[in-house]
Parts: sequence; C-alpha cells; structure tokens
Amino acid sequence: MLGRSNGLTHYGPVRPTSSSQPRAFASAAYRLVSSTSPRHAMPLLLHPRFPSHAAARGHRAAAVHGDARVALSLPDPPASRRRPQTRTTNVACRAAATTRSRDAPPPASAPAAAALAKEAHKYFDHAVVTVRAGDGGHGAVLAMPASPSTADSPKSRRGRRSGGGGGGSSKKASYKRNYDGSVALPVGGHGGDVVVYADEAEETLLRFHEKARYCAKRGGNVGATGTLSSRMHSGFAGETLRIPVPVGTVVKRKKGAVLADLAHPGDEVVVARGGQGGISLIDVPEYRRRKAMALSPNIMRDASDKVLIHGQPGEEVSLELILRVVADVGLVGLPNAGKSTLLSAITLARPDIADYPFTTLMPNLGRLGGDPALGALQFSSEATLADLPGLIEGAHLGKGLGRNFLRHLRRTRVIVHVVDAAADDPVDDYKIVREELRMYNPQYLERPYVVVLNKIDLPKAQDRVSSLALEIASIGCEECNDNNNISKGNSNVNTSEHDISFGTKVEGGEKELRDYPRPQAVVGASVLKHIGIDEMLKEIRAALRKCFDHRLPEP
Ligand SMILES: Nc1nc2c(ncn2[C@@H]2O[C@H](COP(=O)(O)OP(=O)(O)OP(=O)(O)O)[C@@H](O)[C@H]2O)c(=O)[nH]1
Repeated sequence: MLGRSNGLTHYGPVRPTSSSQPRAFASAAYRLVSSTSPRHAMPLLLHPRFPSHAAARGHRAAAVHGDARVALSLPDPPASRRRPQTRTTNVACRAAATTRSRDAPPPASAPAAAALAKEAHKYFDHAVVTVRAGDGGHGAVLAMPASPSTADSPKSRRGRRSGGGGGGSSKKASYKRNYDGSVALPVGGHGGDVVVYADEAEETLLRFHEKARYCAKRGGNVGATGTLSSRMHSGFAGETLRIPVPVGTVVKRKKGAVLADLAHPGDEVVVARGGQGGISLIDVPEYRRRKAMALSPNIMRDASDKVLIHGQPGEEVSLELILRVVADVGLVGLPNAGKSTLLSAITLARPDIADYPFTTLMPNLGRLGGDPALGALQFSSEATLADLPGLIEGAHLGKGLGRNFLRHLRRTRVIVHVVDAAADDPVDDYKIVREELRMYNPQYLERPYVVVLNKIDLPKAQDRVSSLALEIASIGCEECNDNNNISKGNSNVNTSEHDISFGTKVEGGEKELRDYPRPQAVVGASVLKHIGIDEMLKEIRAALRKCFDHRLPEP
C-alpha cells in the first residue's frame, strides 16, 4: 500500500491489562502475494485458525491467582467428553474444525459447517457476534482484627512504632493503611475488557460464524472472608479478551453506531468494558463502631450494605463485523472478462481461472511491485490489487451478490475495469458495469480508472480494438478529469454502510455516465498471452502515482 502508517483507533482508553497478550502480527496480510516472495503466492482463501490458548491461560491464571473458586469451576472434562483432535484437508474442516483443544468452542453443526464451506463467499465478510466483558470480582465483609483494649489508647500509640495498625501492643500492625492513615480495604478485581483488533494474520470473518459469543474473564474475588489482615490482597483484574479480526474490518454495534474502522494493522477498539470490582466492608460490633468509623468509612451498618461488595456486571454488546478489503486497486468487470487472469499476470497471486462465469467468489489479493519511475520511493509505492467477483446487471440491487462485492471497492484508490474485447458488445458491457458502480455508489465513478480491453489475441477483438478504445475513451466528461477528483479516490473516511445514494443530483437532473470523468487510459491487452502488459502496467502506475501525489494526509 502506498506508504500507510500504523494507526490506533480507540473507542475509549485501553487500560493496561494484568497480563498483556502478545500481538500476533504475522507477515502475510490477507496472504498478500509479494512479488519478492513467491512462496506466499496464494489467493485470499480460508486458512486454519490459530489454536486459542485463552482458556488454558485462564486455568493457569486461576491457579496463580489462588482463586480457588474459579480454579475449581473449570475441571478437566472426562475423557469421554473430550473432542478428538481432528485435522482434515477439505475446506469444510478448515472453516469449521481447525485444531481444537478442549477449551475450543463447540463445532458448528454439520449442516452449518457444510454451508460455511460451500458458500463461504456469503459469509466471509460479515458476521454478528456477542461479546461480554468480565464481571467485577467480589469484595468481602471483614472483621477488624481483635486488639487488646489498650491497643487504641493514646498511651499504647505512643509506644508503638510508626506505620502501625490496630493490633495489640505486643503485636505489629495486622492490616494495611492508606497514606492518609485510613484502613486499606481490599477490593474485587476489575472484570476483563473486550478489545477487537486488526491482525494481519486474519483473512476472513468465517470463524465468527462458528463461534459467535465471546466472554472475557471476571475479576478475582477478595481472597478470603474473616478478619482483616495485612496479607489480604485485592482481587486480580480479569484478563482483557483480545479478539483478532482481519485488517479492514468495520466494527459497529448491531443496528447501531460505527465503533471503529480497523483499517491498519494493530488498530484496536475497546468494545465492552469489564465490571468494577466490589468493595470490602468492615463489620464491627456497635460499641466499637465509632472508633472504627474514624479509620474507614466502609463500615457495614445493616445487611443491605452487602450489595456493595458485589462486583458490577461486565458490559454485553452485540456487534456487527463488516470486512472491507484493503486494496489500492480494484479490478472490476463482467464475469469471464479476465480479471483473475490479469491479477495472475502481474502479481504472484494464483487465483482460480476457468472459462465459466463466477469462478471468483471471494476477493483475491495480489501485490504489485514498486513503481520504478519513482526511483528510491519505489519501495514505498507497492500496491495491493483486489480481484473482485464479476458484476452483472442489477448487481447494485444485490443480484449475484453484487452488493457484497461492490462494498469491497470502497477503500480502493484506483479502479481497473476489464472488458472482454471479443464479446458481442464490449461497449455495452462497459456501460453496464459503470452503471452498476454508479447505482451502488456514485463516488466510485469519480475515482481514476484504467480500462483494459482484454483478449485482443482473439481475431474478433483484434479488428476492432482501436475503434473500441476510441469509443470508450469518449464516454464521460472531459473537464471532469482534473486532479481534484483524484483526492476523493480513497474513501477510508466514509465508514457507513448506508451512505449509498442512488444517483447524484446535478443541476437539471440526475448525473449520468457522461457526467463522470473519462478513463485515464484505455489499453488493449491480452493478459493470457502477455500482450500489452507493460503498457497496461504503465497506465495503472500512472493512475496510482497521481493518487499518491494527491493523497489526503492520514487522519
Ligand atoms: N484468449 C484469451 N482468453 C483469456 C484472456 N484472459 C482471460 N482469458 C480466459 O477467459 C476465461 C475467464 O478468465 P478469468 O480470469 O477467470 O475471468 P474473470 O473475469 O476473473 O471471471 P469471474 O471469475 O467469473 O469474474 C478463462 O478461460 C481465461 O483463460 C486473454 O487475454 N485471451
């Protein structure tokens, strides 16, 4: 991508956690295919999920924290109930039954897993999950340590060393004090927050269809009840639950506001806050209450005060996760136009290619090497290309899942429109796709774009390629091709799914295709036979360079 910097989106401040979880920033973003690393050459597809060790950590944490109740509540399941560790090779299993440990979520039911595998394209970029932050740990009702009647007398205080407590004259302090001299009472641990973060190792949202509910750990209780002592500790804070999602995921409340657009690796957002821990109270007999109240305001007056020792419940929210592919260039066109072939011709991506429509059902990404024309800057000018599934007439209304595919163009800066020059009516095909883009989001038509007249190796196309190029190049408004439009190219800022207007009104009516900019270039090529590839690359890079020059500063 063009010189993107890592950003950090916060829905609220992230509290330091008791045990920080390492961020897994693996190198293969969406399995981007780098021109310098052929072994990573593969399209965006499902991949085995990394095994989760969260619950195992929970076991350990419980043991370390000495939280007997939590530790006891998680016994090892009997052998008969353990799920066998299976590893199979088909997509269904990769989507539904990756390496499972006993703490892994229950497997999706067989029909659901089959549907996921068979129709992954329907689910890979959208999911609804419920997350629950951890409850706060409980405080405790404690008695003041027994002290000889002389313990609190001025005489005994004089004889006592500094920093003392309320213990007997022969014993040292048996409880902690705050800086102001009041009794320090232990509190329940804060419940774990839930954080969603963008992780380059994640590719799709499919795993959220398997498991749609995530709960953070609760805070630890105050270790004991009984008598206040200096050895008592506050409950441990619950571990923050960090949920990785693919880079480019928009996180929003279900039927609510957008919380964050996790467009860069490492972006994160706190989606649910853990509950506050409960406080502890001192229970003293009536006749000692006045003295105790001088030491702490947390004196229990009657049984109803006990509610204060209960930890607060953690937040629970339903979230909608929407993945929008992060790519600089979007390849669009009718099915079978040759988009996947083009991607494989100029990057190391190896998408499925076949002579039937809708071979591509999920976006394939490839990495285009740096632009040599930029000299030393070429290494920061690498670009990501996204090969989108073919669009058909009515795509903007959802035909052929068109709306789902069109959404992935949102972050692109440049559009490469592939037209089959050997088709019956290439100009009409061109207009159909442009019209679909306009109907879905007119902003797409404002972006710089290059038209590739493909398949010129076929005799039918050879004869008419120049006339087709002239005709297509003349569709649109010449004056609109100024640089101002280019800066509108990247719509990262726009995160709403509902910002789609059907046609933009201009003076005297709705804007039509002729009112939008003309293509930056129309090139004839045969991506299969490697004809005209250099010319095509030159034009794509020129369009990218213009975006690079006119790029808006990162927010
Ligand atoms: N003769 C010729 N055939 C081509 C060329 N480019 C692609 N094809 C063929 O066209 C067919 C479709 O190519 P794809 O790359 O799968 O087309 P697509 O646009 O990705 O198709 P969808 O996945 O349906 O969107 C394949 O059989 C390709 O071999 C070309 O330049 N010349």
